[in-house]
Amino acid sequence: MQPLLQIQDLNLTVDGKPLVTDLSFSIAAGERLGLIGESGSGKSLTAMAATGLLPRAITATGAVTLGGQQVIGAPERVLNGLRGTVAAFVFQEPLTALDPLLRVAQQVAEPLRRRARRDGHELAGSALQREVLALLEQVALPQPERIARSYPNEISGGQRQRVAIAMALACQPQLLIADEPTTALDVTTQAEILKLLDGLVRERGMALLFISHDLPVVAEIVERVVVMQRGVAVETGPVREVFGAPQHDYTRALVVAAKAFDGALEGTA
Ligand SMILES: Nc1ncnc2c1ncn2[C@@H]1O[C@H](COP(=O)(O)OP(=O)(O)OP(=O)(O)O)[C@@H](O)[C@H]1O
Repeated sequence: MQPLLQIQDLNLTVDGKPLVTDLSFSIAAGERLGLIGESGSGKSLTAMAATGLLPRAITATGAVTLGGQQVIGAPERVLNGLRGTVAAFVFQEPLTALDPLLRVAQQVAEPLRRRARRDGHELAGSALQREVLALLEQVALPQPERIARSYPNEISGGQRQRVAIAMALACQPQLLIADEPTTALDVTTQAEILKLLDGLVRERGMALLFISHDLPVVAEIVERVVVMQRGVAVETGPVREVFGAPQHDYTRALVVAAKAFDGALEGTA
């Protein structure tokens, strides 16, 4: 069976300068893959290339297939059909996904309405309202009625990220792309959001592309990892193997740093 996302020999450049070089990996339906690497290693650009969202200045070569559709060079009409239906994003900063001038209910309603239309029926009025509240409950938001009436600046950062996750889920995508979804949050909220994402992805059998520079976070949520350094995949494989017996110096350094952090925490306990 063809993978849900297949990236083959992807090269990304800006003014001839390489940003991502000869990158290949794939994600099967229902599989959870982590893309890990230091800041600037090309993780976000790779996710953008996967969905045809690359900035204009960046040139892409190679093959990217999402849901059986070639992405590089595809017309916007085709790409719009893939976004939401096949893949949806959760970004680091929830305000990226949210319009500050619209109440939460209106924002969550939009992808729900679009999905209903895609499935051949109209969703409006009280039926739509019920679905909005049901979705807010699924992402474990307290007092969903109040949150639904609120503007983004009236709720907390963690609650905003839950709303952004609800909006991504509203489309019922086959692949969820989460780009550093917990980085902007405090440690307790990070853990809660991670647990929520983990549960939702498993429950729904969704595939996940999880981007992070944080090794322990990635190890908790994915089955397989691709380790990137300066635009190159230096190591790839099942989480346990890659982190248990890292082959590349960079991966080794990541593992040592994570263990040192754990050790420091134990020392303070
Ligand atoms: N629009 C752009 N024009 C030119 N260069 C860019 C553009 N966007 C990103 N880059 C460069 O491409 C490289 C990879 O960026 P990318 O955002 O993919 O890194 P990342 O691994 O996701 O980093 P972070 O963890 O900090 O988000 C960086 O050197 C960045 O400066």
